[in-house]
Amino acid sequence: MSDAPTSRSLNDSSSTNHASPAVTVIPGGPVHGTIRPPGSKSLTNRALICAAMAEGASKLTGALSSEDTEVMIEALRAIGVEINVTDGGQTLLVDPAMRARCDDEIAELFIANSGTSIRFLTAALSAFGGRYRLVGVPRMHARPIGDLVSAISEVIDGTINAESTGGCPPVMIESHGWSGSSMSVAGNVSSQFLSGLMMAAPLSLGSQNVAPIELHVTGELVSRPYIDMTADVMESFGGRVVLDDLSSQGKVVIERRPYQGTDYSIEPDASAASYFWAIAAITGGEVTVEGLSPSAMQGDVGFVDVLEKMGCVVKRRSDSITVLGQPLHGVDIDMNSISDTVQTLAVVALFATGPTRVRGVAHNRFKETDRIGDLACELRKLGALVEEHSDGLTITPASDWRSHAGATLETYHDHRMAMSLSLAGLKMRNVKILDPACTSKTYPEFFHDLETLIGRSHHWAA
Ligand SMILES: O=C(O)C1=C[C@@H](OP(=O)(O)O)[C@@H](O)[C@H](O)C1
Ligand SMILES: C=C(OP(=O)(O)O)C(=O)O
Repeated sequence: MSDAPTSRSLNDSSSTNHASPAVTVIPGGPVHGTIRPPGSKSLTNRALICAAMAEGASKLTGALSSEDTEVMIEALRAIGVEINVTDGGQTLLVDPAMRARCDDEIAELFIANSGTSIRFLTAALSAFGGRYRLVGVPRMHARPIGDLVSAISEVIDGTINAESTGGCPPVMIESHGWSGSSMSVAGNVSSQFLSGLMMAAPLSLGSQNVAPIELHVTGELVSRPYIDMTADVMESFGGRVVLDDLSSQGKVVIERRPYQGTDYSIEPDASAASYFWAIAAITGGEVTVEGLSPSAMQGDVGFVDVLEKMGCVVKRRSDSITVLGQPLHGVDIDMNSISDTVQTLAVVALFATGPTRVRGVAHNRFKETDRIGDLACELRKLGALVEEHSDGLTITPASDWRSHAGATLETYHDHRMAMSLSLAGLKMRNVKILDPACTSKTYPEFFHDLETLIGRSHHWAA
């Protein structure tokens, strides 16, 4: 792989990107390799909630160690849950024996910009009871949570309030648990609201009412695979969930029964895997991701189906998926169910013949950044013609990308901007990524693993 792409630096060769203001990936030839990404953020944070609220201890293996899981762990420790972190953060021993409501002092919980953490904890703590204020970084205070607060307001014995304009965090909770057993929740902004309420339902045991909790979904439900994931994790911890026709404003019925501690194994992160499958597509190489298969719990494994539609060859096995890059053509694709891979696809689209239309992802505007408008801005710096739509974007690659001078790209504190846009450097020269450390949200070692996969010693650009 003497002509393999790599990233370059003028200063240290540390294996972390915390010190570097920028990274440049240098173009090269086809990339061939195998990789196992770190544990799934979504599964880790679900398992932490269920384990923390269970009867009995749990052992979580294959867990993710990143900012999003660290803020979840610290919040659960604040209510007395003992969480012993070993094996570099991949093994979590959770003992809820000393768990206790924060009834006296208001517990201030810092959530950074972790959507799963703040949505799941808002629901769980409102059902569990106590006094909590959940705060984040400025962007978190502009990410919507009002629909979740409204749903909880229908059942809470106490008060809950989203303090920022437009129903955004900080969230203030003063609760004696849930007294009601039925609520409506909107599904069109984020599936995390429904997921959070589902996982919280068994915690409302304190109320006299032991009837099952009914969650009525209003509007279109986005990111549906995450709801199936939530039900699956809940049942692994002894929960009982019925999903009733969610395709048309259905409902979810959850039995009020305590979670039971258990040993729980977490699969690698499929959203992270998308970057490595994309490397094969972009460079015409062959990349295998281990630990994931078409039967994985994460919907984002479906990203390989999109690459297949663009012309790639995909080999699906019981414990790995391989992508072989082939000449690419643009596609028209609804990515509502795999919205975290839109940025990955957008970069692959830069090297396809013909335009790519991404639809069904209006909700991507509310994530770590506006993942339609800001993404379009950075793609245009790479010469692409990009049309923005209310629900997505159309990307027409530059015909002369091979002679493009390159660009310095903003990442907006969005880990997925940094990880996806860096892949453009595999084919285009002088693509510099600012603030690479922002990958620490879900993948602190991304650029180290990228270097390892593309085969050169590790360097960083000044
Ligand atoms: O439930 C989850 O674990 C997630 C749901 C998705 O959010 P939306 O439902 O807002 O699309 C996704 O973007 C996020 O990374 C993780
Ligand atoms: C949107 C994301 O995460 P969250 O909503 O949990 O902040 C993400 O990881 O792309």
